[in-house]
Amino acid sequence: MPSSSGIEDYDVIEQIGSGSYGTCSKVRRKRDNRILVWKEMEYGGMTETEKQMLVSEVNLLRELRHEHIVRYHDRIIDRSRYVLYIVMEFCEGGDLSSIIGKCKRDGEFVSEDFVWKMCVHLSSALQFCHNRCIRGGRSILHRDLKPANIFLDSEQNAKLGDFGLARVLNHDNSFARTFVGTPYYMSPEQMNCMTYNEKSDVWSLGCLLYELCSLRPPFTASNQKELASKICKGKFPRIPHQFSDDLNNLIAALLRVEDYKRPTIDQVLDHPLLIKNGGGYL
Ligand SMILES: CN(C)CCCNS(=O)(=O)c1cccc(Nc2nc(OCC3CCCCC3)c3[nH]cnc3n2)c1
Repeated sequence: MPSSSGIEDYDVIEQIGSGSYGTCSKVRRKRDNRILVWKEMEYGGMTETEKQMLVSEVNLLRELRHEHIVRYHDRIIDRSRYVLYIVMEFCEGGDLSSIIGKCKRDGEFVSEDFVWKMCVHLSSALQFCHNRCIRGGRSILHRDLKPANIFLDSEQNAKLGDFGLARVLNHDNSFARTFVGTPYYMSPEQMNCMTYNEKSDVWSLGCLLYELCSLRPPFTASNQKELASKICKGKFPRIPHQFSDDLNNLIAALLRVEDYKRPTIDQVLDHPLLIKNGGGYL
């Protein structure tokens, strides 16, 4: 039985940032000098039920082995400080939110080819999760697809990150706790208090690809009531004209208000526009 790791097995290099779960640091594993990250989560204030949820979410992370999902490596429990460390793959390219912010600052757009690449990679990751039920597991919904949860490796391959952490942290699932910040990517069915389903992840993918092109979400508002109204109407400006009609039309298909009119993630990956423009990344 391999001995479990401890924080003494790692050197902390620097803190990278913080998310809804706590802080994220770049670390070096002493036994092989491998560069990884760990995310610290304080569990001292959690109920037994919430701790059980955390355990099951972390066990789920161990099973998510896919080239476009951030790889889980280890977990360390510091019982003296009630802190859980989740050790994961380090993504040298940073997160998409930072890339979008840089484009806005520099007055630039990402390339169309990069958007198609992101579309193929993220659709592949979602397909792996949505179709887990076929492989004898249970279907997993990301529930928190957004630029800050998408990371890039050194070759600009997309890695879907922070699975489940959002759900664990929003353990009471109340609207107020569910979304820290403005729910720009919330789907019409969620706005209507209906069940979050696979098509809700497809909607979020559409919002993310739209924002990657336009450097702003498809639906913006000065308050949540106005935002809900715009999302449920489903009207949004075309992506900037340097992007093709093919890309605009695919994103529009993902952003259909009625979830049954949106493609499944399998249909996205089989979509003629994706095969024509992003086939090289399939
Ligand atoms: C080419 N350059 C411009 C890129 C600069 C790139 N700078 S950088 O300093 O290394 C850098 C910057 C940010 C991220 C990463 N890599 C990373 N970050 C994670 O979470 C941190 C994130 C920080 C913001 C809030 C949400 C969580 C991860 N979680 C799993 N794996 C992860 N890998 C690297």
